[in-house]
Amino acid sequence: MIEARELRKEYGGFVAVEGSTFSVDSGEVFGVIGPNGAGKTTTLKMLAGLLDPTSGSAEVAGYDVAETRMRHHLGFLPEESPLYEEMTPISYLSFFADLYDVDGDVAERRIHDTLDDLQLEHRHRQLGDMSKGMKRKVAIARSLINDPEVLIYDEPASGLDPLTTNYIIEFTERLAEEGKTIIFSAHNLFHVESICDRVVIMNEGQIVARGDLDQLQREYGETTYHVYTTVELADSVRENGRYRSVVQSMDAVEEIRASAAEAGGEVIDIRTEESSLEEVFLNVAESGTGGSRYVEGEEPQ
Ligand SMILES: Nc1ncnc2c1ncn2[C@@H]1O[C@H](COP(=O)(O)OP(=O)(O)OP(=O)(O)O)[C@@H](O)[C@H]1O
Repeated sequence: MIEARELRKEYGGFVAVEGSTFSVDSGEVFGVIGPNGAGKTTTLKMLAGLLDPTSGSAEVAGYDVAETRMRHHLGFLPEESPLYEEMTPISYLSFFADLYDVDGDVAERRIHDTLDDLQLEHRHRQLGDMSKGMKRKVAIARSLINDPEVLIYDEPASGLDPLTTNYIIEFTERLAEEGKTIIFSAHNLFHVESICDRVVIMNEGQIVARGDLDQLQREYGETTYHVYTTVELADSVRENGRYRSVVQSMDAVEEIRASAAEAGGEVIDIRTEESSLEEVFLNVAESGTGGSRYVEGEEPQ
């Protein structure tokens, strides 16, 4: 449903995105994560046909992103979405429905249904008088006005309070369940973890890791073992009448077993803990890409 092939974007001699190749299947929720400046927004804007790639190509819903017809199949939510402050949600959304040639009755029903789903009150209040969370919901409703198959959301819930953030993430999840294909960028890895089927991790303009969360966990994560013994060992902590040692490998667990036996005790429980996506992300980001982001000969003096 989304295909990115060797996307590259240069600004002057600076390479914002390079070699970006991935595909997103129909009905999938796909996360693009990475630190500030990694190239997430640039990638999403190229997919949305808002930024011409320096090289490479992309398709959305079977159309090259350079084709204007593609836009009828796409809902794009930019990171910052300035709205017309003097309009109300209803007049604003009706305006966009007109732009997309959505039939009057269909548009009216869709606007009301979407605002109901988003639990947006005060539909006749001016947008300028609304909270940030309410404005974000209106921007999301706008992205759905043409009932697109594909949604590209840039940081859909950034800068919002935890309740609204949760609401928007759950809403996004429901859209996927209804069959929309969604690609979104995020900083809040907890939410990515909860709703994404697959992710790419970007750093310094390049994709440095990809896969579903299990794959990333296996490749970049760590397993921590909490080993409980009946006797005190070096570096163990007393907890509810038993002793807990924390180690990172099964070999170390076996060493604890041997030490416990030597001290006349035994291992009574072992609990494992996998790295969160946050930790995986930090491991990947720390490894860096190591290359220059400048085109050869264009490095700043
Ligand atoms: N119009 C532009 N001109 C020059 N450089 C730009 C331009 N737009 C983006 N960049 C640079 O390209 C790099 C990637 O920017 P981009 O906005 O895609 O990153 P991002 O991963 O979305 O970051 P953030 O999480 O901060 O939004 C950054 O170093 C940025 O400064």
